[in-house]
Amino acid sequence: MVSGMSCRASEGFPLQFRRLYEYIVLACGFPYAVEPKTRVFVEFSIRRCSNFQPGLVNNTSKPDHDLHESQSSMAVETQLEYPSLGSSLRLDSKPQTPSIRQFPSNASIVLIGSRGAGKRTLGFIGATHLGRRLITEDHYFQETTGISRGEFLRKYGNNEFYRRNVEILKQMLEQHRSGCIIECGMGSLSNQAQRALREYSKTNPVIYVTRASHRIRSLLRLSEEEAARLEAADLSHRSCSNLEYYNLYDPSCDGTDTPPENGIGNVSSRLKNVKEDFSNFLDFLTGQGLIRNSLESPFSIAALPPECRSHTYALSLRLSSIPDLDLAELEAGADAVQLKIDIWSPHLQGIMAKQVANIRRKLGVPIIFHMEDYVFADSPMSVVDKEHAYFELLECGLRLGVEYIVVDLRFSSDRVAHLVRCSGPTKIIGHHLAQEENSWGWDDESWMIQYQRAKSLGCDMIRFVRATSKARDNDTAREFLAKINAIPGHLPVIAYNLGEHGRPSLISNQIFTPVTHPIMQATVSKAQVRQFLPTAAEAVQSLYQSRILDPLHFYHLGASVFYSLSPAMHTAAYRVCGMENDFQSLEVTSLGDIFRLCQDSNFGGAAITQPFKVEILSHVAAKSYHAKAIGAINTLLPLRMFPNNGPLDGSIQSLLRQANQRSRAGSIVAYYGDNTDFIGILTCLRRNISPRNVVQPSKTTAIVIGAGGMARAAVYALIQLGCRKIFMYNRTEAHAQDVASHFNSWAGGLTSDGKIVHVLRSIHEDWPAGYRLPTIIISCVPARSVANQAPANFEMPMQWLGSPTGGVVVELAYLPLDTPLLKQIRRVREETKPAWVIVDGLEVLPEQAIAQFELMTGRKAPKSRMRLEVMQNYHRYE
Ligand SMILES: O=C1C[C@@](O)(C(=O)O)C[C@@H](O)[C@@H]1O
Repeated sequence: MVSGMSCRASEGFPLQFRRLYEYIVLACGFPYAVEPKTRVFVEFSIRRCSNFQPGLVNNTSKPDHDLHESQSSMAVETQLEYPSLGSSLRLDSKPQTPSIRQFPSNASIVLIGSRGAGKRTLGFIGATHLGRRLITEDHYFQETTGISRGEFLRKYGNNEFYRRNVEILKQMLEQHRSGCIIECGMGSLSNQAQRALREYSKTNPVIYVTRASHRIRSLLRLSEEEAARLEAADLSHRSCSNLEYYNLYDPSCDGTDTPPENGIGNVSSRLKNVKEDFSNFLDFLTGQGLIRNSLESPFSIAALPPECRSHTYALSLRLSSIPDLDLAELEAGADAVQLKIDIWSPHLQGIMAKQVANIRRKLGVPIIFHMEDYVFADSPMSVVDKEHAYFELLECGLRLGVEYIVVDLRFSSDRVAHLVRCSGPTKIIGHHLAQEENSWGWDDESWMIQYQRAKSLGCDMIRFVRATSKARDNDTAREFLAKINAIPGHLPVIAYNLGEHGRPSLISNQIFTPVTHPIMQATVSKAQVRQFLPTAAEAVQSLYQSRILDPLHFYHLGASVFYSLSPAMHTAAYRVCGMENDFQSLEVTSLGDIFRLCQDSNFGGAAITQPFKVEILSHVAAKSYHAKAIGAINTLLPLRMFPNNGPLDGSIQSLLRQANQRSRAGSIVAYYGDNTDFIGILTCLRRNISPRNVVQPSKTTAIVIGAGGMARAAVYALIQLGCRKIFMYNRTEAHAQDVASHFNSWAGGLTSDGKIVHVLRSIHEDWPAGYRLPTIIISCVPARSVANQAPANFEMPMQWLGSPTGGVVVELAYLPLDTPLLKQIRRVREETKPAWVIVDGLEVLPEQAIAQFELMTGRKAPKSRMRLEVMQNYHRYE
């Protein structure tokens, strides 16, 4: 059975992978080699996935620190007001000229904003993430004039400085239209410069970077008056930008933050959260994330937008309730957050920017931006002015780069169509609400007319909501949904009834069902939470009760699995998400054992561990791009034969269809393999590599200890990171040679000598001449005896540890946690004080499990819960 499928699936793959390889190599993973010939591919856009039938990816293009503060100080700072407004509603800065926000994916990205906002740090993070050149205005000025700005000003005076500054800014923008991140300095404050930036924003993203004013003030040591002046001047940046990014305080850099203007070398070595936040923002902006994921790993939840997945939930969150909540506690089960703007303040733009950043940081899910119209209810403004104010605030949402914006279809068609035209990568959800109980039922033609109207206006999705007190309206709502879903090429539709009686329709609705959270029910005042909403876990439980989902069995399989923390992490995550699955570790001695266990029709997936990670690869019918490149899998998933599900031929489409059915039992016809070990390693490397040791392909060297499945994943993570000089040491040299030749034939083309992995024969030899000492060390050998093999007890030769800038050491073993290598690094750190950052096995383990849970279930993992589970259970083994 397996081999039959294997043959068909593998026939389908090579071409996909060849194209994919080119795409990845040239456009994404290996960013230093972007070639013009990749343009067409890279610009391919799947944002309008409107008529998605699972399996059909539509590629039509379009017609800081504050988080850490106590909740009380946040409440003061957000200055929320309810709309008791006597006068007209005015925001604290002028409305911007709406931007169309359609950019070529390689268009240079400009960062503007006040001094101290963090532009240079973000520029640096962005350039590293996207593999682009970082151009800073100061440096460019000096390169062009031969002297610094300060010197220029002293030598030539104000007027000449001003003239030259604008001239140089224009030249800098013009000469770098693509492939760069451009950081603008103070030059962007002059009128002429802002005119030039406004013009540039028609073709390129111009991001206005903001930060809490008290942070800027203390960072730059400004007086109150100076700070107020700087802030007022800074607001003018809104008018010449088309996007806005709030640089939230990152507690991971506490005590080490220095003004970024002092240069990259002084920037905190950590900034873990900022790196993640800004990289995600850029992925959304450039559209890289979705394309890459659907091609590379079709079972990853990032491979399909939530509206194309089955049963997704949107946590309903009011802006006014955020100060009373610890957002991190709301993690669990929701695929998106619906942020309802329910309050007014002249500073609303800033408040929204901060809270959007806050949600992204704490919950990491897409945001659906919804403006409540009652915000304007008490205002004496005319109807026309209210409409204007409403769309102005939606424009603010677009500027913040939220993933979805809800627009009320009561407003004029011109306005809605204009919003659609300006929406760039943001998707527009047309919203039709029937608030009156006595309004027409779901079978009335008016709903269909609204549907057609939203479609013709270019909305990406449509949402119908109806107040009801009649239980039978749930059946008609379901019928209405079925009617639309039967239209070929239909838009994704959300439809449910409001109120106590509407709950069944919330359960049967498929996309972005609004949900609440137990914490919100307990914390926030009754008026702030819609009591009739289920929690995401309750909604999922109902799917099990109504047999829409099936309880499945998951395993952790390997030769020595007694110690594993995987069952604790996965089981806790099932409970939090309302799933009825189970997960257990089982010791197996052969691949035969594995496939015997995994043929049960209720088998959901397995974490595969040593010694089977490499061996099992040739026994799966389909594998992710990563698993193939690594040559090992750690995640095994079933492929089932479902009726009406199209051919199971190994194509990306058929795998996406399978992914959308993964919580259903059914007879298994073959298996799919993926690898999340490299994700765990890559995530931890990205977090912990200091800017001083940032990967430079021509210079950085890394060493991987071991030559098993985990060592392969480590090499792959390093290649993804841009590392081109990877050394490998293993007790049995021949195994290391195998791994090296695998990667040299796969990716050797990325180096001039065709070699990306070099084998070190002995730890008694000096570090190879002509190569820098390693700044990345990854140990992938067991710290205890496995299958009668003695523990590796590996320590680095002291001469190999001589990197003057230190580096990062990743230890994958976690039993025992304090391995000989980590003990050695601690000793070295104490004695000679180079900046070695230690990442232990307990930091990597949950990261690979989080990705694995998402592959296995198709639901967003409760990350902090899984990380906590590791910490709480680890002591069992100490
Ligand atoms: O190697 C590992 C560690 C692991 O086996 C564990 O729980 O220990 C789980 C696997 O998914 C992973 O690839």
